[in-house]
Amino acid sequence: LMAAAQDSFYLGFDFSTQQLKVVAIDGDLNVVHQNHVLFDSELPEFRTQGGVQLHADRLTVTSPVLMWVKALDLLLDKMRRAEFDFSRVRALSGSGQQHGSVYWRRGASETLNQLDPDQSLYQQLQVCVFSVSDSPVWMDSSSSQQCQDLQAAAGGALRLAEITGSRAYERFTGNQIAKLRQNRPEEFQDTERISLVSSFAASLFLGGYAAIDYSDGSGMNLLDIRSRTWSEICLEATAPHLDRLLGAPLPPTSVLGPVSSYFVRRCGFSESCRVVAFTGDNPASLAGMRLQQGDIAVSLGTSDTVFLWIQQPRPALEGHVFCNPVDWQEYMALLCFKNGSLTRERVRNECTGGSWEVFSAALRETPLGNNGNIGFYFDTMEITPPAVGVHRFDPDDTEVSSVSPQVEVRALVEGQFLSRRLHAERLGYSISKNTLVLATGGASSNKEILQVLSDVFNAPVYTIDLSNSTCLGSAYRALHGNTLTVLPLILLILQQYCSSASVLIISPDYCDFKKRKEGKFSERGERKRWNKEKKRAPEADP
Ligand SMILES: Nc1ncnc2c1ncn2[C@@H]1O[C@H](COP(=O)(O)OP(=O)(O)O)[C@@H](O)[C@H]1O
Ligand SMILES: O=C(CO)[C@@H](O)[C@H](O)COP(=O)(O)O
Repeated sequence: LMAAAQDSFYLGFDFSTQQLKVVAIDGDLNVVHQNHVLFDSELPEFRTQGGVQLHADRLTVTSPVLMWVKALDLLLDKMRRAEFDFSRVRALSGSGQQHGSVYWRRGASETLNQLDPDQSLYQQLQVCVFSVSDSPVWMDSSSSQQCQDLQAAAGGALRLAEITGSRAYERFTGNQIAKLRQNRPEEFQDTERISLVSSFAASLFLGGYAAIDYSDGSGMNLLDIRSRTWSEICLEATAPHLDRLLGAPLPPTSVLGPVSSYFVRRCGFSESCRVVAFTGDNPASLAGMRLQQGDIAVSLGTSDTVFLWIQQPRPALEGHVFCNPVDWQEYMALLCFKNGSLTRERVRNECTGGSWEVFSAALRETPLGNNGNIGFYFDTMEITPPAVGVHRFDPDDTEVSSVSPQVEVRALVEGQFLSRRLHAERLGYSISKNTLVLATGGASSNKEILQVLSDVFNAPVYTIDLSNSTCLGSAYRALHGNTLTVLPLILLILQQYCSSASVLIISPDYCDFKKRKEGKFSERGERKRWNKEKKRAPEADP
C-alpha cells in the first residue's frame, strides 16, 4: 500500500486571474511537481494586463476565453517537457477565479467530445466553439442596472441575500448573464451552455459539460444556498429557461467521470483517471488550508479575500455566504477586496522602484502604527466598501496629498489590513486569544507583509509551505475523490451507485486524514522565527 501511495499522483489546477497553475501530489501528500503559465508574459498575443482587459467604459473587465484554453495547452506541454508521468495520475481536480463566465456556442459539446489528439485544444476550439469570445470576470463592475433589477424582483437586497447568500453584486454571474442577454441578444441566443471558469476548465478535461458545484455556484446570485437548487425567482429575473443553460448544480465533492480520451491519447493519462468537480479559487483555498472553527483565512492573490468556515448562514448586506466546499451541508463566509496585490504593485512601482525587497525594507524600517499616518487606497471601485480614490491622513487626521515613500508603503499595507479586520468583525468574527490567521496567495511569500497582518490582527499568522493553497486544495480534493475507492465497502456502494448514475457523491471527511504542515510566522506581536514547524495536537483517526 505504501508503494502504491507513492506511485499514484493527484493533480490540482488553478485557472486564476493572472496565471494557470498546477500542483501534483503523491498519495502521501508530498508535492511532486509544480508548474504555471503567466498570461501576460507567456501569452502576449492576447494583450492582457494582469490577465484581464479593461474596456473603454472602465467598468467592463473581460478575459479572452481562448487564452485560458491556450494556457492549458502550454501548461501540459511544459509538464511533458519536465517528463511528468501523466499515466500515474489517478484523479485531478481544480479551481477557477470566481464569478467569471464562459458561453459555449450551439454544437460546442460535439466538438468537445470529438477532439483530435494530434491537434492542440486551441487549434480545435478557436473557431465557432464559444458564442462570447471575451468572458466577463470578477473585476467587472458594469452590471449595476441588472443588480437593481434583480433585487427589485427578489423583494429587496436583504431578501436576495437570504436566498443566495449575497445581495446583488456586479461581478456575480447572474447579473453578467442578464447584461449579456439584454445587450447582446444574438450571442445569447446562440449559446447552448453557460459555465463558470471552474466548470469550463472541468469540461475541457471531461470532454463534455461539467456541472457547476454548489460552492462556486453560490457566487452567482442564482443559487438558493439552503436548498442548493437554482432559485426560481432569480432565474426568472435573469433569463427565461436559464436552468437549461446552467445544468443542475452538484456537490463540490462529486466525481464527474473519467478524463476524456483526448487527454489519454495526447498526454498519456490513464483511462481510469477521474475528474473531481472543479470549484471556485477561494473555496478550493479553504480546502487547502484546512480551516478550523475560530481560524480566519486571508488570501493575498490578485484580490485580497478573507474567509471563515461557518455552520449556519446569516447573510447580510455586506460580504457573502457560500456553500462549503468540503462539507457541502455547511457554509463559508467570504469578503472580497479588489484593491489588493495590484494596488500594492502600483505603490511598489511608484515608491520603491518596482522592488519587493525595497518595499519590504520600508515596512521593516517604519514603526507599527506608522506614527499616526494612515491611508485608504482604492485605485479602482472597491467591493468592500464600495468606494474609490486615494486618501492619506497625517497624525492630526488632516488629509494630505503626499507622504514619504516609506510612510506610503506602511500606510497602504496597514490600511488594507485594518479594513480586512474591520469588515471581518462586522461579519460577526471576533478575535480571541486563540485566533489564528492563515495566509495564502502570492503576497503571503512576503514576511514583512505578513508581520503587518499579524500586528493588525494581534494574532499569529501561519502560512503553508506552498503559498498556493488553491492548487494544493484541488489536489487534496482529487485525492479525496480517489481514496475512498480503496475501502472495499465503499467500493461496493460506489459500484452500485455507478450502475445507476454517472456521478458519485463523496463523503466530506477528508479533513481527518489530510496532514497539515504549518510554518509558524509570529506570535502575538513578538517577532519569532519564520517558518518554524508547528504541529497541532494530533487528531483522532477517522
Ligand atoms: N514578494 C512579494 N511580495 C508581495 N507581493 C507579491 C510577492 N510576490 C508575488 N506577489 C503578489 O502576488 C500576486 C499574485 O498572487 P497569486 O496568488 O499568484 O494570484 P492569482 O492566483 O490571483 O493569479 C501578484 O499580483 C503580486 O503582486
Ligand atoms: O471575486 C472574488 C471572490 O469573490 C475573487 O477572489 C476571485 O475569485 C479572483 O480571485 P484571485 O485571482 O484574486 O485569487
